[in-house]
Amino acid sequence: MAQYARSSAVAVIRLCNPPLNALSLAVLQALEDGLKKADADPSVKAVMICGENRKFSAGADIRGFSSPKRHEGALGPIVSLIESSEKPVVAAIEGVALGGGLEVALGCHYRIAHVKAQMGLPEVTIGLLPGAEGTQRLPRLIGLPAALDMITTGKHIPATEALKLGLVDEIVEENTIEAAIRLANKVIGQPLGPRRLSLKPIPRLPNMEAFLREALVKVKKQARGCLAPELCFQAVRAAAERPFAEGVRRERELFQVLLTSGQARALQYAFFAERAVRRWDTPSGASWSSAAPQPVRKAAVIGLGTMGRGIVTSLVKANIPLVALEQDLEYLNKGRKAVMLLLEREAMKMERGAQALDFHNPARLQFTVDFDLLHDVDLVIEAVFENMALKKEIFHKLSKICKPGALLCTNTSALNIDEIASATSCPQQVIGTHFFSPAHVMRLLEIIYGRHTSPTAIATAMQLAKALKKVGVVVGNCFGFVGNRMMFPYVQQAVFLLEEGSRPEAVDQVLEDFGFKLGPFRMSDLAGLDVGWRSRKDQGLTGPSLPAGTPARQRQGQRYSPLPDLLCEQGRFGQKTGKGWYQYERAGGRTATPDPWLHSFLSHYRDTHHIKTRFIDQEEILERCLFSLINEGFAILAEGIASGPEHLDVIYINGYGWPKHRGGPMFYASTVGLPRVLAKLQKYSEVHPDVPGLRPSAFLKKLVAAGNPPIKEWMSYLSQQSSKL
Ligand SMILES: CC(C)(COP(=O)(O)OP(=O)(O)OC[C@H]1O[C@@H](n2cnc3c(N)ncnc32)[C@H](O)[C@@H]1OP(=O)(O)O)[C@@H](O)C(=O)NCCC(=O)NCCSC(=O)C[C@@H](O)CCCCCCCCCCCCC(=O)O
Repeated sequence: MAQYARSSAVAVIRLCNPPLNALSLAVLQALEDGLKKADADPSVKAVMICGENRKFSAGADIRGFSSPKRHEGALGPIVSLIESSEKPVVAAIEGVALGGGLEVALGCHYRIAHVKAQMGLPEVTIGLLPGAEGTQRLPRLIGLPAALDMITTGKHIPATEALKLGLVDEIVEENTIEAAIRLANKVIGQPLGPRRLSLKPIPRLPNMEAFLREALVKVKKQARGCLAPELCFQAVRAAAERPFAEGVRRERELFQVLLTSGQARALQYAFFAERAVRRWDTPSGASWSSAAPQPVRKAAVIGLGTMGRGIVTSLVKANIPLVALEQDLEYLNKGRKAVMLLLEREAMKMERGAQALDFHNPARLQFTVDFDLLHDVDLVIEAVFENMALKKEIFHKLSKICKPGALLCTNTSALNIDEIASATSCPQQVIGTHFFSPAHVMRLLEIIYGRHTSPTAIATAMQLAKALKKVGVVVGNCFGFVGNRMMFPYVQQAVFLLEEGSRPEAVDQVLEDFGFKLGPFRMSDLAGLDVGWRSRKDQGLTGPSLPAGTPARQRQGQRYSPLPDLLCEQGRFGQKTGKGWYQYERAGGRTATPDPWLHSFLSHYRDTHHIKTRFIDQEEILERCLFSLINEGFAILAEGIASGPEHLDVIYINGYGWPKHRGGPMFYASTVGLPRVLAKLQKYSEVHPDVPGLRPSAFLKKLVAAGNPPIKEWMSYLSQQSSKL
């Protein structure tokens, strides 16, 4: 848990808890024992603390926070013990020093870091604050603005930046441990008072009050209902306003508040869920543990529309040589210009700029209209618009041109992967890769395997997600896959609520107050209403193929709202046309304002269809939208389309703006309590018997009948036979 050794006069304490030396109670005990041993040994003149496997420490063991053991106060006193040592203590930071790991280093009198090390206090991202005196020591070391930024955002900073900020004393490119031992020997006998951060004053700012006031406004705005950033702020403010010991007391109080909060539980669940989905498996027995990915040395993207451009940008950023293909020169030139603009912008954000991206080099990024240039690529991502016939034609071509074994990916948000694969002679190499817009920004990559997709293809797509710094989630093939399939009933309820008397801004407000980045109507306006319209026309739900005499508000005996179709018929496609569910300052504008035209259109519509309007309260808006989405999630789990609730939650957090501090829709359902979710769905379903999305799923009922088991046990209630795959 921590090894104690000697290098002549220097005692070496090595934190030891693979893979990342998380600080468990056992590690802390061993650290404390090591410090006391070094203190008691007169031949020891200095101490060096480092971590096993070239990692300092990723902080407190997060799994421990859900145990009933008392851990508050377990680390802070040890950090104080380090600082008060009469022998100089040097931290040798390799790999990561995060959270409690960095707090240990802040207790040391000197910090030396490897040039590739990363440091940070990311507690805020798991719903906590640095609870081992880090909120009090960091501002004393690097000043209030930089400390507040690091603590309220949780960002990791590279060693080079840490050096500039004064967070470390030195960075080295070679052996950090040897350099730290050299430093420890050098500083033996030097006064330690000036190196004890708890004794240092906070560097004053010309207008501290104004700075704190403005900083709080910014923190609150970015937090969007998440508690931790504001409490982090309060702890840092205590450092600015109170003596060290009082600041520490305040930090402990605030840490306790967060530790016992539902938000911390949700964020920690989300942390582990994101890691759990990397260990993918399928109902047929393929899994991450037995499938190996193929190398992707060269890739291609077909289609340079909005999605294709983002995908190209992502691949270039991941340093993957690439061919970008369009159907003709006009589209190619338009696409090339847009891609170059995106890449220029991305390069500006990067430390080493365009040089690092190298996108002007045709050997790394080649634009073409010639399919034959795809003969030697390892992977193709087709990103043309959602049209089955077109996609099949392209895949047919690809299976002839591409080399044997090349992975053929389709970027589709709903189309059947098996049907696309049927156009090829290699269905085992065909896989869905559903990117989210903007594709170079959004973290989610939904990876959809078809009936014949090979485990190697899935492993390669997952490896690609990692290379693109995205979260890959493997799911089965069904209409809308996981994300959009759950979204359909949610959006449907939102529209039904308008029919019944609500307004877009009222519905959006409720869901944005819940924590969504955008409510359903603002989101539809951003995505473009024409996308869904085209899909509904293809499905025969509206447009010329709709049989004459079909009732306006019914399809196949189920309730249907033609409202979105009517808006599209008016040319109201959302932001791109300047009008949708809202009005905008111009076509392409971003500022949504409630539209009186739409309000009177809704009144007229209700009159035409003799719909009695009523006041709909916030609770009903929230429950009907969210519980119908969650209900679909239970159906997806029961069908074996996803292997666990974490998959659904990771998809919603990373692709649909679900507030992370609520843990994802399925985790949220577990916190509301499944009996309540079921009772509400039953109630709404009785009122709206023609809406299948409100009819409780059999799996939900089963879990309630089983006594509302914890989320980690849900999947054990599904029998193997219930999977359709
Ligand atoms: C560090 C990373 C950026 C690395 O990312 P990478 O992608 O390379 O690797 P993975 O993320 O896949 O990680 C590999 C593996 O390790 C697990 N893991 C990582 N960090 C932790 C951790 N801190 N605790 C537990 N497990 C961790 C990860 O889950 C993977 O395993 P899996 O099986 O799931 O695949 C990245 O990992 C990262 O960002 N890590 C989290 C960093 C972080 O948030 N640190 C802050 C932690 S909170 C903290 O430090 C609070 C402190 O301020 C003070 C608290 C005071 C109280 C102290 C009490 C301590 C004792 C509590 C424990 C009691 C339990 C007991 O002993 O009984």
